[in-house]
Amino acid sequence: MSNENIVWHDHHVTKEERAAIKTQKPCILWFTGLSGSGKSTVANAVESRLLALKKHTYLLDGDNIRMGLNRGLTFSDEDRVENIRRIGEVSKLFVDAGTIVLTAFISPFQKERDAVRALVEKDEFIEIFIDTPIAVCESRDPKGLYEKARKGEIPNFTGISSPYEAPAEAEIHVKTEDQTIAESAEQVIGYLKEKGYINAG
Ligand SMILES: Nc1ncnc2c1ncn2[C@@H]1O[C@H](COP(=O)(O)OS(=O)(=O)O)[C@@H](OP(=O)(O)O)[C@H]1O
Ligand SMILES: Nc1ncnc2c1ncn2[C@@H]1O[C@H](COP(=O)(O)OP(=O)(O)O)[C@@H](O)[C@H]1O
Repeated sequence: MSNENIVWHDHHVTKEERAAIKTQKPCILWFTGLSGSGKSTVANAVESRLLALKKHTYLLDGDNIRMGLNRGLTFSDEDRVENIRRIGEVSKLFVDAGTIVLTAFISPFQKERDAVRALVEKDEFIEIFIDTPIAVCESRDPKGLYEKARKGEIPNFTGISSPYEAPAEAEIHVKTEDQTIAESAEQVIGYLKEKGYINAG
């Protein structure tokens, strides 16, 4: 389909003005890691901390988005790429709205994570590697998916029959096997304060 008759409209109210009344610097907190690594758990804990600090947030979470916006996408490499592309575009809109967006998707490919990074301004994308060894994820198995995948009941399961590319240079590296959920959340909040996304007070 041609885009030749579509014209970009500039808005009167800017991202900076929207962010300013929220007293925060908008960004994407991009959590990546294996299933069961703790992306969702830590992202929820961070969002609760931010809410307590009166910050404006929105959490986009894997399973929920696949039930709505991305319903019908499978776990083939091609569909995972499209999944992340759409989430990147939605995240960009939230950043434009002045929001601190938290995303919790496996997002197994570095190329797609880099593509989302390239969608927004420098410093608006914060990659958070939830680095939990697969053995620990498998022992947690909160949804019983590893058990099913080992039995061959789930094709293309990340870490077993589908690849996961660990981030080479994530801004934040969280090791959930060595720290509590609260400590991991504090690690992220500390980063946001130190870099001026939220006020340190
Ligand atoms: N084949 C396969 N591989 C990995 N994960 C699977 C699969 N099938 C279903 N699930 C469930 O889907 C959740 C991952 O969805 P995502 O959208 O985050 O995946 S991806 O970023 O497109 O790779 C994932 O959620 P999390 O456990 O929260 O990561 C699983 O619950
Ligand atoms: N230190 C920890 N950090 C994060 N999650 C932990 C930790 N210890 C145990 N867990 C448990 O591990 C599971 C992680 O699941 P979840 O957050 O859904 O992972 P993901 O979103 O990456 O699939 C949860 O049941 C959580 O309670």
